[in-house]
Amino acid sequence: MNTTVSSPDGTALLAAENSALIDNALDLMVVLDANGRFQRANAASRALLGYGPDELIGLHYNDIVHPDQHGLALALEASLRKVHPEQSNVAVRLRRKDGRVVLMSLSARWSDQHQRMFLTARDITEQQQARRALQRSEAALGGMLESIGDAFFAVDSAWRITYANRKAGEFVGVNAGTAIGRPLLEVAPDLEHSEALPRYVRAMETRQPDTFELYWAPHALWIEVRVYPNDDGISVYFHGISAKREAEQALRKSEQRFRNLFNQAGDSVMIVDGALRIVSVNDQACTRFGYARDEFLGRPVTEMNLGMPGGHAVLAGLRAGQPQLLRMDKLCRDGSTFPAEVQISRFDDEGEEFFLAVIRDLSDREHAERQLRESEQRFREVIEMTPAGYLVASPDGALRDVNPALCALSGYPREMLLALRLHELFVSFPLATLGEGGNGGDGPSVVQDMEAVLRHRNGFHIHVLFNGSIKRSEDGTPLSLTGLMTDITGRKAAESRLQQLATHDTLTGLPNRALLGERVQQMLDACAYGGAVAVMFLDLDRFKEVNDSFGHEMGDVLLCEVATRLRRVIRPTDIVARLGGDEFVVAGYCATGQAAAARIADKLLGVLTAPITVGGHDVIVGASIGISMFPQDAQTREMLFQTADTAMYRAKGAGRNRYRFFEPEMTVASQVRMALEVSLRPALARGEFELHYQPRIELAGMALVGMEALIRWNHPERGRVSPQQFIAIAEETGLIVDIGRWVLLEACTRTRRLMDEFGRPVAVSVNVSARQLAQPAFVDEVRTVLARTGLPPECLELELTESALIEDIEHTASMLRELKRLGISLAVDDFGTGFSSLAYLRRFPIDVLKLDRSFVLQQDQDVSTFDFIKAFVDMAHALNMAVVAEGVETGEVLDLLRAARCDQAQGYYLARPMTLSELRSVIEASGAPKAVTR
Ligand SMILES: Nc1nc2c(ncn2[C@@H]2O[C@@H]3COP(=O)(O)O[C@H]4[C@@H](O)[C@H](n5cnc6c(=O)[nH]c(N)nc65)O[C@@H]4COP(=O)(O)O[C@H]3[C@H]2O)c(=O)[nH]1
Repeated sequence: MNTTVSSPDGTALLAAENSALIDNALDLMVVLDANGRFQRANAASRALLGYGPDELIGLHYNDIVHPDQHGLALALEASLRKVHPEQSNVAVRLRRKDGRVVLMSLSARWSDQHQRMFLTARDITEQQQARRALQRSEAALGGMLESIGDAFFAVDSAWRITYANRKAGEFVGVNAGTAIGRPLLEVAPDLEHSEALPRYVRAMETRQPDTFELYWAPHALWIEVRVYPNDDGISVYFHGISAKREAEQALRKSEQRFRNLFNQAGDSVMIVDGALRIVSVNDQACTRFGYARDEFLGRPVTEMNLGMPGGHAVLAGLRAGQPQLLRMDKLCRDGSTFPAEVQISRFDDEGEEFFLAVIRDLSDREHAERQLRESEQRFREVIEMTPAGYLVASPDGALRDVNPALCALSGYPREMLLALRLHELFVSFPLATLGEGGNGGDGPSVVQDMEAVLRHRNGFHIHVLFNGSIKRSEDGTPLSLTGLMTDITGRKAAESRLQQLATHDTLTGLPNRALLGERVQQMLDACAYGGAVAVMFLDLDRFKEVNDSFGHEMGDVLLCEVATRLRRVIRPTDIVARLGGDEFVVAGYCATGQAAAARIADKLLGVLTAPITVGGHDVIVGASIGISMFPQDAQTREMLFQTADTAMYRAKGAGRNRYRFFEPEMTVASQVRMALEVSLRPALARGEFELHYQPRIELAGMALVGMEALIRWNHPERGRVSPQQFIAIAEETGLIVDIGRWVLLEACTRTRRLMDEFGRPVAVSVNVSARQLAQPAFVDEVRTVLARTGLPPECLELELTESALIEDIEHTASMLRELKRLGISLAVDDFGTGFSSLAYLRRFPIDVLKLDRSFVLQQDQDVSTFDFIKAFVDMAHALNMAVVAEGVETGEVLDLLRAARCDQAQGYYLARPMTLSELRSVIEASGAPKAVTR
């Protein structure tokens, strides 16, 4: 700028200095006149505007103001002149002389006094450009920080947030914009207790960046945090890595699984690299080949003598993408070999080539296959040799395989059998087509002990026992039937025979007790809603006599004839059974109750009272029948039998050849009988028995000749029980043997004492039951008693019943002979009630016949009775036997007996049975009794 020195004094110097300063100034300095034209300019104008100071003089400011800013310039001028005479830092774009536009910051002052405008201007083009660039950069950075996936925040050294992007805000639940300037812990209080804070502090203090992973509990997620220190604080980036961690964990597990699989695989596994060096082997490979892992690793597989395939063809195939499956023998370290199946495949890993070989040891499989072959061979041999028929059939029943035994069993050659179907081979075969055995999965798979009937080629039937199995697919559809069968035709016949034997009486062929029970039960079941059934127990009255008289064979003939007759009488719906011995049972429906039953019973008795010819003799066997009716008498089968049995005994007791219906009182009687039986057992040991004696009188001289010992039972509760009530029970139970032994000893002992007391012989007669007589030692017992008591044998008479005599005639006869040899006397009791005839008695050494009371106990005089007794006595005498009449109750009878020359008598008319002391008085009064004589 040109300066004018106005005076040589200090003022001029100052002006010179100012002028120099102005010219040296870097800013543009100009003075404009009131019209806006340049009056002066400093040297900086050249650099800033391209105009020298002189060139500007006279120019209007709008000559250098950018045309776009002329308005601004005018407004500025106006404002300076009228409003604010001083204004600074107004940015205005100017056009340089060379046309370039520059931005200038103007400071202006209007001086009214001088009517001048003083301007300074500084080029701020670059500054403006730099600021713009900075703004752009900041905008770009902010955008970037917002758009990056990471959350980001920065704090200054005072831990105040200087920046936070949206993600960071969201992370702690605040608006990122509002967080700026606030303390970090105020915005994110959860940080205080997290592991992150100490690391931020350390990064701040050490100025060292840090990266770490952190579990952010408030959000339950893993984050990765990167911390960068900067000039004033730290910047923190973080982002969620839960998915990554999960993926890593999954990968780790998967790798672990793979490693486990690899190591625990049943097969040997080797991984070989492209140079055929072993890079990995599993445990099984080490174990199988006998090498340690280290010995494998790194060594070329071709060098190790393992028998591994390494040929070019194999490699070429693998490299062409074809996995190889090879069958070869492998070599182990110890020199042993094993057959193996080797599967090799190729794979790339990060550009490197590898081969994976899976070596399956086939030793076990081959061994198993060999065993299977051998087993199949053995099976075939067994099937060929087995005596059981063997077949395999397809689901449609077609035979697929058979063995020679089946050919033999069926009579067909193999080829013919293989052309048959099950339903053609078998008459009945439950599984003729397997579909019928259940097509679904619920059909049987095992056929056990199934009976079937096979049709022989010649037409006859063979029973077989079939055992087999049905092979099924997974959904249960039958695939085949395999089975073995054995011929059970013989067994079936035996079974049916056994069944017959088990249910029928062998002699008569009638149903036995078991089948009777079954059939009666069926009858009762059929009557569940009405109807009646009669059960009749039938006992032949004279079977025993026939049996004993004519022998067992004739007895059997009689029983068969009885069976035939009974069968003939009954209806087909009825049943007749034999229980054993001479006991039969008839059971039948009786719609009209007792009346119908009575008609049946009459018919039964009718056919049994008609003579039966046995061994050339006509025999009338007769029967006693007990009838029980369902439902009125008994509701169960057992009770029906029991009540019918009871009624039958009653019928027998009532005089035979009759029937009796059951009556409830009969049960009472049988219950009494049972009670007696129970108390009879201990009676002997308890000393409840005593003997009474009934005197026997000789009719010729009416003198006492002896007495009959009669047992009495003094029952502790029932008082005196009659022998008629308990002797039969004692016989049935066998107690009679012991009781009889006691009676014999007691009678002999007492009689011997009486003899000693009165000094004369006393005869005693003792009853002996059939059971006693059947004892082999009976004779010895009598001998011993006589010896022990000292009773003379001739003073003892044994009374035997007719039935006892005919039990076993041969044995009885020889025993009686032995008894006779002892010197004792033998009498037949109750003569006339049984079947025996005098002629028949001649076979036994009998001394006395005791005529039953039913013959002599007559109320009316009857000539024919006398004649009968007379004839009987005469005949007995002719056979050398004495006759003793029993049960003489009246003088008339006594007279009759005496007239008939009967030898002796006893009875209430003469004397009742009495105690020993009473007997003593009688003996004493009677004088010397004679010995019992014939
Ligand atoms: N109505 C009537 N009865 C008369 C008369 N005179 C005697 N009696 C009875 O007739 C039965 C005669 O004996 P039994 O025929 O041997 O018949 C005996 C005998 O078979 C048996 N018995 C008695 N004691 C024994 C014994 O010690 N052993 C054996 N095995 N049986 C005995 O018991 C049966 C009955 O004996 P008891 O009741 O003592 O009955 C006795 C006797 O008391 C009379 O005038 N009228």
